[in-house]
Amino acid sequence: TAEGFHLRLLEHVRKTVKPGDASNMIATIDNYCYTVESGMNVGDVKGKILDDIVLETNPTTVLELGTFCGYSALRIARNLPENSRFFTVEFNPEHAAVAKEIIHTAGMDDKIQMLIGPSQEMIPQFKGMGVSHFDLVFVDHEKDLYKPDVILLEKEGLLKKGSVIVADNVVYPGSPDYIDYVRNNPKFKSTNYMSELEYHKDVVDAIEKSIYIG
Ligand SMILES: O=c1[nH]cnc2c(O)c(F)c(-c3ccc(F)cc3)c(-c3ccc(F)cc3)c12
Ligand SMILES: [Mg+2]
Repeated sequence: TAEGFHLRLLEHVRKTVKPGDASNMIATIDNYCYTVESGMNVGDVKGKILDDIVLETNPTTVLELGTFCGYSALRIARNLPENSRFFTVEFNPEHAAVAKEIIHTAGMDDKIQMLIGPSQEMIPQFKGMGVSHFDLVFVDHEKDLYKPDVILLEKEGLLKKGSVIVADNVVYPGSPDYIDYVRNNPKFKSTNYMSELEYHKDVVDAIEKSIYIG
């Protein structure tokens, strides 16, 4: 069952990866998901779209909502400039524990700061941690939290003119209230990138990029 995916993935990673190599870790996770069982990582196809948006944005302060096993955290961290700050939030402690080990094994501890707890409680703490705003936010957690969390980010003053919100799964499983909100809000300029569900060529999914114009 998908229930213990994160533990089975960790076992596989421990036996196969080359430590200290984030790209090898990413490839190992993708290979496991294509050949053994698929997990809810953003994957290689949508991951490439995420990579391109990160490289185009060149962000110095980044937030990820939904760490899961750390796959997208590695994809993002791999493309960040030296002096950047990257926070990833995970509410499930079992998933966070696996992500911590995967990030450590990939040698990316010093690039990624993981916070464990509900996003609604973590977001209000960033100002107190010296974060003025986020240049890029990757939203990839519970679909029903996309809209409230983006609203909270704005309320907390953590979005600045030009801040980029990248949302996964806007088609499958979908986050209709988020899409409706962000596309009909004059403060955002949104672009849809049609793609496919991770590890499932035959299922449509999409990434939505929304630039905050304030
Ligand atoms: O929960 C998620 N967070 C982030 N990204 C996700 C993602 O990229 C996914 F593709 C799925 C997904 C949904 C349906 C499915 F058939 C396969 C995978 C989920 C998800 C959603 C609800 C669930 F009950 C179980 C998994 C997530
Ligand atoms: Mg996702």
